[in-house]
Amino acid sequence: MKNLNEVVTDLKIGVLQGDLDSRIAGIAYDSRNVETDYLFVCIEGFTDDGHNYIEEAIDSGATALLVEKEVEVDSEVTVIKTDDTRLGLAEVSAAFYDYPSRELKVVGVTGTNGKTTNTYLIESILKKAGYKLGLIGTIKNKVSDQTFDSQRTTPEALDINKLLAQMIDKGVTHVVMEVSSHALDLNRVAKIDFDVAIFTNITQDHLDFHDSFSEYLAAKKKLFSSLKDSSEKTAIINIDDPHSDEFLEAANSKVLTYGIEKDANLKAKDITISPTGVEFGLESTIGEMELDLNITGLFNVYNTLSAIGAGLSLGVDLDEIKAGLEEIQGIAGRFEIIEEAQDFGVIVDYAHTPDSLRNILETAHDFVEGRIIVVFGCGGDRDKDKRPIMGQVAVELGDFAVVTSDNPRSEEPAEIIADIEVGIKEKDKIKGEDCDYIIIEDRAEAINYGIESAQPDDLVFIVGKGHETYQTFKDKTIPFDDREVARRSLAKIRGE
Ligand SMILES: CC(=O)N[C@H]1[C@@H](OP(=O)(O)OP(=O)(O)OC[C@H]2O[C@@H](n3ccc(=O)[nH]c3=O)[C@H](O)[C@@H]2O)O[C@H](CO)[C@@H](O)[C@@H]1O[C@H](C)C(=O)N[C@@H](C)C(=O)N[C@H](CCC(=O)O)C(=O)O
Ligand SMILES: Nc1ncnc2c1ncn2[C@@H]1O[C@H](COP(=O)(O)OP(=O)(O)OP(=O)(O)O)[C@@H](O)[C@H]1O
Ligand SMILES: N[C@H](CCC[C@H](N)C(=O)O)C(=O)O
Ligand SMILES: [Mg+2]
Repeated sequence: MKNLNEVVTDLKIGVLQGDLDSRIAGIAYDSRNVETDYLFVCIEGFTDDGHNYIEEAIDSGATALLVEKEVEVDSEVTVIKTDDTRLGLAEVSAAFYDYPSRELKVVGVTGTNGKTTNTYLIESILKKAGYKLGLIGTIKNKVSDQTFDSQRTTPEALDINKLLAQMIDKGVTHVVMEVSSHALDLNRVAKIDFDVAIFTNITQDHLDFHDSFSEYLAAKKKLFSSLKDSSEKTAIINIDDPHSDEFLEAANSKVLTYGIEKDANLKAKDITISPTGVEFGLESTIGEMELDLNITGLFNVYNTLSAIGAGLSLGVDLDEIKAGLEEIQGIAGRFEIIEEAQDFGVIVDYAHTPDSLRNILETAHDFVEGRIIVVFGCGGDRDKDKRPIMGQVAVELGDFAVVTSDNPRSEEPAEIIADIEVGIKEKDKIKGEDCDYIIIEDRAEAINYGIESAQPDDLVFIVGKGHETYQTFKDKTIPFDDREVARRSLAKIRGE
């Protein structure tokens, strides 16, 4: 329980009716979660408007409302108005839970690709150093040893603060979290006090949500300009990214740069990549070390460098960082090798942007002797511009593409596939010959086809869904796991 006036201290508000001297038992931004004596925060969303659910909220026990529009309600309910209730939600949530991020060391990771991977690498480093950890991200949310399903990459402000408060109760001291551009734009992390901010890279994605690439970039930069107390906080920036200058400029703190090509505070050299891992040497002002990791690809060298930067910023020494990183056996659905004693390779990966698709296919080229068969699709209700580009990349760097569905959501799968095909046809024109591909809308059948057509030494690359365990259509969500489907196909060709 808290007094209303304690949770609105940081907010620019007007009290439309009632007073702030009443107790609230909790906060909800969804009327379906309101309980007795709750503050209901009304958000005007993209598809719906929380202001339309005030009656339901009051029936469920709301005694106070935070609104951004004029509303008419029962006089016993306190009504507070602010300009932006998304920002309001961030402020009241942080205050209600006693600003938990201030009590914790918080690492935020942003960038188009590599956020989840970074959080798992950093988790391993910090665990090795003996800290109790919390993790917030795409695959799972973790409070020390407890894990919770994750609905999104970065939860709403209320849910973040609730998780952080639970972490403090469980003795957690360090938190690693993914920070999506949606979260930055929608103020989900507005009141989170980050100690370390990592920039992985920025390439095309989410142009369905952000109006332009420069708006997408501006959202990502917010994480760096929000770092306060500059001497205590560190921004860790990929110097090889074409947009690194903008992040350096935005950073309001100490900076550690990392890279492979340009001069950097943390630089990788002598890189050797194999299908199951990567070895490289670290050169830095802090010291040098050799690393032998069980994750592969040049992109994972970048992820490792930024994770090393986070470890160093939090006072972990190089030996512990090395031990933490070398313990990692892989990350679910990221370059996950499916090994059932077949004489060709099968890998499941989460590449769902043109850049990540290009990276993993280039990595595969380093060690695949046969053909690369790419099974992929693009998500519905997401950036449409990336579809033809992913189509082009798949046939440019793959030898054969099986174009299929990847969470069509409210869209028609065939229409998404047609958008991908535009890029493939474009590639035909550039190459002056027809690229090799087939369309199989049903993803399980597509995976079967890819596996059945593989010859010895080929690689079947099943990409886009990684760790996901579902496939979402207009009218239903069905259980679906690329790794299980691939294993079933392999059993089938063994005659089981
Ligand atoms: C674009 C986006 O992020 N949308 C999120 C946003 O939706 P919205 O603001 O449009 O909400 P809305 O559905 O219009 O509803 C408005 C308000 O009415 C409330 N409501 C609604 C119905 C009702 O009965 N009662 C009620 O109170 C809702 O709770 C909400 O507060 O707020 C909703 C409530 O929290 C989220 O569920 C929804 O996420 C949708 C499902 C989503 O798909 N988000 C994705 C795009 C996303 O956030 N992705 C990023 C990046 C992914 C990555 O690349 O890593 C992420 O961080 O996961
Ligand atoms: N640093 C990187 N640069 C480019 N591609 C990467 C990088 N790290 C990982 N990838 C590729 O991107 C895919 C997604 O990686 P990861 O899950 O770590 O990214 P993410 O940023 O968390 O994605 P999401 O936005 O969906 O949460 C991987 O499966 C791999 O193909
Ligand atoms: N976090 C990303 C994941 C995309 C994964 C892909 N499988 C899809 O469903 O589009 C998003 O929500 O855009
Ligand atoms: Mg992620």
